[in-house]
Amino acid sequence: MANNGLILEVKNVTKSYGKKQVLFPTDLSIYKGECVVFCGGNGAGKSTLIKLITGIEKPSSGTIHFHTTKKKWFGYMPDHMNFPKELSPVEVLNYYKTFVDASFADIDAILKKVGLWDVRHQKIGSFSKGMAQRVNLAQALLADCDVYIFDEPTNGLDPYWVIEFKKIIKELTKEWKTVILSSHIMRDVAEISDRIFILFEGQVKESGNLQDIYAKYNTNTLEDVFLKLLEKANIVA
Ligand SMILES: Nc1ncnc2c1ncn2[C@@H]1O[C@H](COP(=O)(O)OP(=O)(O)OP(=O)(O)O)[C@@H](O)[C@H]1O
Repeated sequence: MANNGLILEVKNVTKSYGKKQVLFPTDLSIYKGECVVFCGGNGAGKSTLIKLITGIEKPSSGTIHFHTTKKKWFGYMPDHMNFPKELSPVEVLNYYKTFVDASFADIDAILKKVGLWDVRHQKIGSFSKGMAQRVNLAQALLADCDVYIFDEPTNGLDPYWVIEFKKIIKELTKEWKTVILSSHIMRDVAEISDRIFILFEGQVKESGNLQDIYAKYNTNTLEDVFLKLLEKANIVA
């Protein structure tokens, strides 16, 4: 396989807003078919890193390169999305369809997958937070891409939909798609990840396979790893 399956390279990337540096030099190599999770507390830099990867924000230095031949490089689910309240899920997806190679059958399949089939003609303004979040998920899944990027995807989802979301991730990686996601709710995503990057104050403080990280910190929860990293940084006693 070309590039040994390398699909995304982040090289020496930094980000500052004015004088405030929010991301310190970061290198990542992400491969085909893996699920990579960016974890960390509030303000750690997860969304910043995702915005840089998606091109929404420009890095202050460094380079980001996708190795994909697909027309659309990635599907993206932002951390929140304000869809026009008057539109229905079908109308939203028909709009997105104009930008990607998707069919009406694809739209139907995705609406069923995210559990919005029965309400596909209802106005999004009448939806709960979790239902609106599933419209957001649906638009990200619409394009056929090599990479899917989800920023805090489980926000607002109830336990049933967190489980369903994990199934969707598994299906994607089984199809050799790469999934990159961020979460501060570590338990949600730990078990589906192939590799985890733990960010702290704009730096990747730990990374690797979950079991290796657990072994290193002599624990079996990511929350515990996170607390130990905080202790190391003298944030808590
Ligand atoms: N547009 C901006 N201007 C100035 N500072 C910003 C901007 N966007 C983010 N920041 C700062 O960058 C830091 C990292 O923010 P980021 O949103 O990436 O964190 P996060 O890990 O996603 O946090 P959360 O879990 O709370 O969403 C924070 O200190 C934040 O205040």
